[in-house]
Amino acid sequence: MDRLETYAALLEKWNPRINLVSRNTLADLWTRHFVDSAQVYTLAPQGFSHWVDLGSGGGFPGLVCAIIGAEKAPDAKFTLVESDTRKSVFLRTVIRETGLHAQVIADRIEKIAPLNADVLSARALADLNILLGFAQRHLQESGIALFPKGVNWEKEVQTARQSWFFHDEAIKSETESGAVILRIGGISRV
Ligand SMILES: C[S@@+](CC[C@H](N)C(=O)[O-])C[C@H]1O[C@@H](n2cnc3c(N)ncnc32)[C@H](O)[C@@H]1O
Repeated sequence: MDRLETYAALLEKWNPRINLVSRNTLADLWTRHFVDSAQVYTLAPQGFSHWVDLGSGGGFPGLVCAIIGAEKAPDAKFTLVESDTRKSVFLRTVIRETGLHAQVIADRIEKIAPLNADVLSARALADLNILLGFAQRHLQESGIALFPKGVNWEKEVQTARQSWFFHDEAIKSETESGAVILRIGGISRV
C-alpha cells in the first residue's frame, strides 16, 4: 500500500504535464486503474519468472503488478515496454521511488529483441489480432497472455481466430460491467 500511495502521488503530480491517464479518470484512480490492474495479477500462473507489460503508458497494468509482485513473487523480473520517452521517464521514476525490481524499455514493441516472457500483459494497446502478433514475438511457447478487453471482446476473439490458433478463457472484470480479462495460451499462426 505504501508503494501504491507513492505511485498515486507521482501520477497526480506528473499527469497535468504528460497525460498518463485521462483527466476524468484521475479522480477514480484507485478503482479505474489500480484495482483494474491488480485483478490481472491474480490471473497469472504461480511461479512465473518474467512478466512483460507492453504499451505500459502510466504503468497499467504492469507497474501495479510489479508492486504486488515485489511482495508475492520477489524473485520475478518485470519489464515494461513503452515507446514514449516522457512516459518511460515517469515509469523509471516510480520504479526508483518504490524500490521495485523492474526495468523499462523505451522503444517500440516491434523493434526490440524477443523478451522471452512467461507472462505478458497489455491494456488498451491494440486489437487482439495485433496483440497476438506481439505475444508470439515476446512470449515463451508455454507462456500466458493476459489482455483486459472491453464489451466487444467476443468479436475480437472471433476475428483473431481467422489468423491465430490459441486457447482462451474470458474472466469477468471486477471493475467494468461486460468487460473481461482474456487469459490466452498456445498461440501460433493459422
Ligand atoms: C492507450 S495507452 C494505454 C496505456 C496503459 N496500458 C493503460 O491501459 O493505461 C497505449 C500506450 O502504448 C504505447 N505504445 C503504442 N504503440 C506502441 C509500440 N508499438 N511500442 C511501444 N509502446 C507503444 C503508447 O505510447 C501509449 O503509452
